[in-house]
Amino acid sequence: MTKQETLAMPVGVTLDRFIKRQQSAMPFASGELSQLLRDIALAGKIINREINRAGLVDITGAFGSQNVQGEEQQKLDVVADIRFLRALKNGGEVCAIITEESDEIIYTDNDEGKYVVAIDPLDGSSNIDVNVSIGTIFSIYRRTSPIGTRATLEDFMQGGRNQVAAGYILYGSSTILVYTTGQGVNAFTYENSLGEFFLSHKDIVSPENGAIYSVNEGNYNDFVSGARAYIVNCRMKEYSGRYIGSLVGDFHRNLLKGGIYLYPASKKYPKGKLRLLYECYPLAFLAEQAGATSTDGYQNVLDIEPNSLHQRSPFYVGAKEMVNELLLHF
Ligand SMILES: O=P(O)(O)OC[C@H]1O[C@](O)(COP(=O)(O)O)[C@@H](O)[C@@H]1O
Ligand SMILES: [Mg+2]
Ligand SMILES: [Mg+2]
Repeated sequence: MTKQETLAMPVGVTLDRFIKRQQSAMPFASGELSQLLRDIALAGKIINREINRAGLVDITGAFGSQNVQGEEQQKLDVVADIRFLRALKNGGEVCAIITEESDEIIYTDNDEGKYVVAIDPLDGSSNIDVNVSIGTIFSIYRRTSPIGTRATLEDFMQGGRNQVAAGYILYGSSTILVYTTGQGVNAFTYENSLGEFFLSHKDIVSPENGAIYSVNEGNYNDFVSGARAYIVNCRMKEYSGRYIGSLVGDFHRNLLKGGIYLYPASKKYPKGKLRLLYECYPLAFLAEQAGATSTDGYQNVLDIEPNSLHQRSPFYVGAKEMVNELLLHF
């Protein structure tokens, strides 16, 4: 679909209709990816409802177990995980899934599925109980293993540039689904009363430069020197410090307004904190599609070689000129 055709698309078109039109513009599309995106949107609607009423029902607080990262799981982490796994399993297009909340690959018992999905069911877990924006992040690959066989680790080790789609859902003052299939970035706002996502931001282009930096300055002393030097530069230039503590929320603001998000390597996280397959790759793909960029300090995040399911990476993502300025310090 050309930019002109996308721009001609009236704001307010439903997600479903937009997906249909995008599909008809892709000659070889057979509809499975479209259906998979709808399945993710459906699970997002259910999680949106759970989040909105979280304080009224007993789904706040810790779940009482740890995930593979050694992090305390929140009840909503587990609820979101269950809901997305169920939607992806029931959909029929997915043969295997990895999620932040499970150590190993989850097989869907549908070896005919063409796609594998990497997902962060609930991003910004530390903000769940305090009513601050949280999100979901997803990344989709077409499998490389033969259809009809069990998916393999290699299906998930294809690298950031082989994602066929990626996106996030931001549960904030409004709920918004943002995704790309490699033809630009579009955002859909959820209309609660109609139960529908409507196109609200079409063909998002991120500003080349910005004056917002998002980093947990409390860890400043622990950060690698290049990051510390860049943060000093931001202070000198009197950029605005904005840090929600939910990657999706900080990324979304900076995508629209121009800014940079930093989660450097540190003594606590020598390889960075964020997970390559279901946090860094998908947001790096979206950034690239919107004219922004990302790095780990040495290479574009999309070019980092994957080697394990829950691999971590330093992550710097945002306006092109700000990321280039950061790289001067590495
Ligand atoms: O509390 P910190 O160390 O600043 O980390 C906050 C970052 O960690 C995260 O919460 C990690 O994601 P999860 O909540 O999915 O584990 C990001 O959303 C956020 O940007
Ligand atoms: Mg996360
Ligand atoms: Mg998470």
